Amino acid sequence: MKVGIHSIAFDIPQLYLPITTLAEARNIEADKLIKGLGLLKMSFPDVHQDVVTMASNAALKLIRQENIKPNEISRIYVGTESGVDSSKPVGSYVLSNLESVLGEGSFRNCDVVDLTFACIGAVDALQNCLDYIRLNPTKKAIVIASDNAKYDLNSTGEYTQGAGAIAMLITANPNILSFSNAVGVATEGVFDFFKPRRAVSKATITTSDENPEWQGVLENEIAIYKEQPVFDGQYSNQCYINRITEAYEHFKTESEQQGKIYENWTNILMHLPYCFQGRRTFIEIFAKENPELLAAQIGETDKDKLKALAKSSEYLSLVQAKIQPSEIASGQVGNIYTGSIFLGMLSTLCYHYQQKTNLAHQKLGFIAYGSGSKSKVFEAEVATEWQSAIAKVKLFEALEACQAIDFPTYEKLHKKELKTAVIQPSKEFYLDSIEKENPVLIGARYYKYGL
Ligand SMILES: CC(C)(COP(=O)([O-])OP(=O)([O-])OC[C@H]1O[C@@H](n2cnc3c(N)ncnc32)[C@H](O)[C@@H]1OP(=O)([O-])[O-])[C@@H](O)C(=O)NCCC(=O)NCCSC(=O)C[C@@](C)(O)CC(=O)[O-]
Repeated sequence: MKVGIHSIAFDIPQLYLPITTLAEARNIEADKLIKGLGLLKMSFPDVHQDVVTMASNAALKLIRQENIKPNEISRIYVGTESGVDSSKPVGSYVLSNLESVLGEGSFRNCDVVDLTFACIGAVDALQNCLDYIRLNPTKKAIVIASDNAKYDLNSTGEYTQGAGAIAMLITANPNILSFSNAVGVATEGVFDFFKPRRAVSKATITTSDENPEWQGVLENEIAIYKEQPVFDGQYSNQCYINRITEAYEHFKTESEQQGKIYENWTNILMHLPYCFQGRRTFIEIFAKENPELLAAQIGETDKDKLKALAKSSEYLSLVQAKIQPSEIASGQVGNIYTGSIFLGMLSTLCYHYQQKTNLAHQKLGFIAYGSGSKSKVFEAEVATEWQSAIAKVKLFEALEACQAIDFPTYEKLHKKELKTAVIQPSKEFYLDSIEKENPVLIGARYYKYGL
C-alpha cells in the first residue's frame, strides 16, 4: 500500500519587502543578496497575522479544496518553532479556528499536537503521520508546517526572513507523492541556532520581544522569550553540511542502496533557509560521490578545489535540472522554517506542472535539516494523478499577486508598532486581540474569521 501526500494548500502573507529595499537601507551590496544568496523578496506577516492564522488558513483551504468532512480527519499534527504558548499547542488554536467556521465540536475526536525541532519539526510530523496511516489506511491526517522566520534587525539573518504555512493531507493511495519507509537520520546536540528563554536588560527590551515573562531574574533584567533566535550563521552552515552528509550516508544503509543515489532523483528537495543554501551545500555530497571530478579541479587547498567544482559544468547542470525548480518560490518568500522544504517541493511540482513535464513515477529526494541539529534524508515517488492535484495549487500566481511594503512599514511591523493592518483581512483567519484584563485568561489569543 502506498502512503503519502494526497493534497496540498498554503498560506503566505501577502506583504513582502523587496530585498533591494533592505540592501539599500542596510548598506549591503544588493548583488551579495541576489547573486550570492539568491534572495529577491521576503514575505512578512501583517499586523493581524501569526503562526496560528497562517496554519488555520492553510488547513481551511485544504479542507475546502478536498471537500473533506471534519470527522474524516483523525489527526492534525503541526510542525512549528514559532509557537505562541509553551503549553497550549498551535494545533489547538487551529482546531478551534476551524470549528468556528465548520461547526462547534466538529473536530472533537481529532488528535492534535505540535512537534518542535527547529526547521525539521514538520518532517517529523509528516513521518509520524505516515506511520499512522500505514497502520490505519482508512484514516486521514493533516500535517501543517507554519512559521514566522523572524530575525533581529541588523543581524545577518535579517535578509533570510520569511513567513508562511503549508498544509498537507496524508492518506493511503495518495494523488501527489508516496513515501518509502527508509529514512536516513543524523543528530547532534549543538547550539547553532536556538531560541532560549534568556535574561535581557530592561533597558534593551523592545516591542518586538513578544511574550515577556517577568520573572525577576536580576534587579535590572527580566527573563524573556524572544521570537528571534540566537544563532551563529557560519557555524550553522557547517552543522547543516555535517548533518546532511551524515544523513545521506545513513540513508544508503537504511534503503540498502549504493552508489550515486542522487542520480535516481529527478529533483532534490532540501531545507532552504535561504534560496541558494541547497546548491551551496549539495556540492559537499556531489564532491564525495565524484572524487575524480574533485581531484581534477585546480586549486591549492581542498576548499579551493570544492569551490572550483561548484562552478564546473557538471555541477551547474545538476543544479539547473535538480535543485533550481525548488528555489523559485524560496527566492520570492524567504525562509519559512518548518515549511521551507515543503515550499521547495511545491515550487518544484508547480514548475513541472507549468512545463508540462511528465513526472509520474519519478523519484524525488528529500534532504531535511533542523538546527539544534538533525537531518533526515528520504525518498518519494510521484503519483500518476499528480497533475490534477497540483492544478488546484496556484502557488506562483499567488506570489505574483503579493504587495511590496516600504522600509519604514517593514520596521514598524517588525517592532510591532503598527496598530492597523496594511491589508484588511478578508475571507481569512486573523488575530483579533490578546487578553490583557482577565487574570485567568491573561495572554489568551482570540482569533476571528474575516467576512
Ligand atoms: C546564511 C548566512 C550565514 C550567510 O552569511 P553572510 O555572512 O551573510 O554571507 P557570506 O559572507 O557567507 O556570503 C554569501 C555568499 O555571497 C557571496 N557574495 C558576496 N558578495 C557578493 C557579490 N557582490 N556578488 C555575488 N556574490 C557575492 C559570497 O562570496 C558568498 O558565496 P561563497 O563565496 O560562499 O560561495 C547568513 O545569512 C545567516 O546568518 N543566516 C541565518 C542562519 C542561516 O540561515 N543558516 C543556514 C544554515 S542553518 C539552517 O538552515 C536552519 C535554520 C536557519 O533554517 C533554522 C532552523 O532550523 O530552525
